[in-house]
Amino acid sequence: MALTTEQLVVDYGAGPVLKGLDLALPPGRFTALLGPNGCGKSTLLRALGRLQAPSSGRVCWQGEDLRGWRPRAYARQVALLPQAQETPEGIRVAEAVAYGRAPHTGLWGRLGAEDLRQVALAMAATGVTALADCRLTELSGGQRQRVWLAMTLAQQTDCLLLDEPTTYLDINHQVELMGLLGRLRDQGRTLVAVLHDLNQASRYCDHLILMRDGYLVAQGSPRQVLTPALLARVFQVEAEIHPDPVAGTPMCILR
Ligand SMILES: Nc1ncnc2c1ncn2[C@@H]1O[C@H](COP(=O)(O)OP(=O)(O)OP(=O)(O)O)[C@@H](O)[C@H]1O
Repeated sequence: MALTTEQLVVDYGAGPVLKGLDLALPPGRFTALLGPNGCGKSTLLRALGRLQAPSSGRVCWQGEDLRGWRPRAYARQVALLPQAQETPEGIRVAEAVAYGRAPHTGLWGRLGAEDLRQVALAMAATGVTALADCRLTELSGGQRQRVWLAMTLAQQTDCLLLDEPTTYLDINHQVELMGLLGRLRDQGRTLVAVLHDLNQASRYCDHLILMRDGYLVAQGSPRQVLTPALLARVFQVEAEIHPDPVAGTPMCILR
């Protein structure tokens, strides 16, 4: 298992938010982190991305505790797209995407031909090439989200951690983005995304992790996890599960 947690506890000071999680994220698969607001999904993703240190327990990449990984070496293997990004004044789209190359070039390093190629590929994949010279502060929320995603892709890592990547995106761009993530998974990358849309998770992801109140409640395939009993227990909703008429995956319909 590429990315694992052992008895992971994160406490911001007011009591544990993650309460001893033991997880093994399947490599080469697309995993969704699901659960109610405040249950600890973003905290888990940040701990996996080395942005949040464990209070106890550990997170390992390739069997080695993240504390043992040098930040640049880790950033060449695992990229994190956090939920909220600050938008620096004046910065233009192409420059922002190029920051994704920092683990490969060094922060003030010059971009080589391969770096420029990866930046161009990431901008094309996210549909922001035409915005290359625009200032980030002039963009809409959805356009900006696609630029941050391009920056994350330009990092060219084996593993991508994405916090609510479809937020701000219209349905067309949501479908494109989820399709793109699916293709990256098909190329062997490991993807982990916090998602709120259960049906989107069911259609595009192969492994679902259902959390509540800092605990793991269930994990497995969409068919194993999206059941009326588990959805009632975790979200307090009455749901029916029917096959999605287009994809055949389990589809959750609220009563
Ligand atoms: N930096 C922080 N300092 C203190 N408490 C925090 C911090 N970040 C998150 N928390 C708290 O930790 C708990 C879990 O938050 P987290 O953002 O991980 O949940 P989430 O499942 O991602 O929620 P949502 O679905 O609303 O995004 C919440 O009670 C939140 O208030």
